[in-house]
Amino acid sequence: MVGGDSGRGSAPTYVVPQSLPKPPDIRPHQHDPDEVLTWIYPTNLPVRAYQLDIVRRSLFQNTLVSLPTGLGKTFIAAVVLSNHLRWFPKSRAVFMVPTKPLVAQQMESVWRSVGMPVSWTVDMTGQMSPPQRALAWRAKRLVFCTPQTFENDLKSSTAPAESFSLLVFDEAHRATGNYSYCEIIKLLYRRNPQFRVLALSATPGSSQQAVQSVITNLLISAAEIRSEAHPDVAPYVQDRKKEIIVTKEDEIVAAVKGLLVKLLDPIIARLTRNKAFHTRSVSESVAPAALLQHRDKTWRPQVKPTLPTAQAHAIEADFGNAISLSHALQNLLQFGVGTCRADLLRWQEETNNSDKYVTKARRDLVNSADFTQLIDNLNSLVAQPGFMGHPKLTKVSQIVREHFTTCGQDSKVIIFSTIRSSVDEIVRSLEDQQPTVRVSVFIGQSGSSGKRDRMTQNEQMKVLEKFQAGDYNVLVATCIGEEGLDIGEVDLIINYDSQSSPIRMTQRIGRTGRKREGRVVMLLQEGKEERAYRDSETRYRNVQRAIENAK
Ligand SMILES: Nc1ncnc2c1ncn2[C@@H]1O[C@H](COP(=O)(O)OP(=O)(O)OP(=O)(O)O)[C@@H](O)[C@H]1O
Repeated sequence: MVGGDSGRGSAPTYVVPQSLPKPPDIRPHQHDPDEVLTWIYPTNLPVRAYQLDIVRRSLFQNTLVSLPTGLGKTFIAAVVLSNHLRWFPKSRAVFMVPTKPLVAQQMESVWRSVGMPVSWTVDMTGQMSPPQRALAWRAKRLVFCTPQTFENDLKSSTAPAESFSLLVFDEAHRATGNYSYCEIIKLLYRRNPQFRVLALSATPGSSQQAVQSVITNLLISAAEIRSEAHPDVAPYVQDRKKEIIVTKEDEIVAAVKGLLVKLLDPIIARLTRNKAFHTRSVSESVAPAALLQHRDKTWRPQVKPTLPTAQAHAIEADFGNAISLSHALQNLLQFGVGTCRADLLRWQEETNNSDKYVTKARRDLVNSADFTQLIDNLNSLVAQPGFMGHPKLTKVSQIVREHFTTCGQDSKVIIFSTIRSSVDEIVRSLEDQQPTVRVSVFIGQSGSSGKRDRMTQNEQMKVLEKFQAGDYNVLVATCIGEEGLDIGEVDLIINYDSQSSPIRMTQRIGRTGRKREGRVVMLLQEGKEERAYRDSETRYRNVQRAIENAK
């Protein structure tokens, strides 16, 4: 519950702050006097009591709906949308989805769920020009788009602000800070405070404060939060078998690490000598984040201004080199030799062939004998036939082989990795299993080094269609595939890396166990990654319990 219902036991209370506008009253939108007498609940899918209850509430209150992944939040939205558009025949609704490739999926899901007239709806993420969008906003009653599109069109008055009576925010946990979801509420409230809000998320926040921000930012007045254990939803939760595999550093990774540490050691030693950084651990354990934070929060504001210019420049250059090297080292340990090599080659390319300003210290390092030897070694390693470059890659290959042998080629697998170059390495590790394994990458629209590094929206949609149709049976995805993909036959998720954000891990895992039971394999590198994962799991479990019990 949300609002004034305070103080039973020690359960925390979410509040709708008095300083913010009250949840809007939508009655000023012109209603159809006959239609408003009833609301319709479709029976084309089996009626589930929790969906029915949540729909009833969401029709009349601004509601945050949090159900585990795959339990039909989109269906709830579809029912609320169809009733709402019947009741208010002159008004419009917007269904916002953060990732472009999912916009079309959600539109089709709404069509399927409630038989909404196709002519009422439009998917606004294609390459529509502003004049085409202006026409579509006026001609259609329900627009599916990314929040950025809606925000821009509200700002330019391309979207008719006064006509919106219902906003659906998918993956509503994003409604924090100055994310578009928050801006949209502010923009719209100024011009048309009469709208209903429906916010959907399987992971409303990783802390109570985060959930409270979503509630506050989206003007929520009712929260429907049910975890997998909740008696209403438990019967519908598919089993997900979760396995954790911890990999140990192998000889090749250890050898490359040695060469990187040889470059990093003298720089860390110089930073320490110059009193710019202290560490009690060996340089291989220094995290890039620790260096970055110390440089930006302590050294730059407090120490740098007191130093002669030349010395300050030299220390800046050392920080820059140390951060890059420790980053490459971290990627080596967590992702493998190929990813580390990609980092170093990019760095070499930027230093020698780009117009960007490069310090002398960076140039000296990249042209040093040790650096050149490292690159030569990496090049000859990756040229070896069947080279893997990390025990995790060997595991992925083995798990995928066993999976298709046991489950058959119609089964589907998604492998997640945060880093773009690691996605390529994973694809490479599966090459020898063609044609049983038909693999595609699934990555976002922005990339750091040219076209090969990104996919257009059309390419993303085609990959999803082919995966759905079975032309591909393995997707190797970056974060773009983490939220919302609804493909029933995904039987196995492999998390190649562990993300410190438990929300992202929950979303990744939620891509399986949707229509039937699923399996999740977590690959963790012994040491830092394993520790970080176990800590964040425990914290998240406790917080989720508190969130669900909150009143
Ligand atoms: N009452 C129901 N009976 C049977 N199947 C249902 C029911 N409601 C929804 N489904 C199906 O369950 C699947 C998952 O639904 P949906 O995509 O809405 O889940 P979700 O809660 O939005 O998941 P996510 O959090 O991962 O986005 C869909 O294929 C949908 O058709």
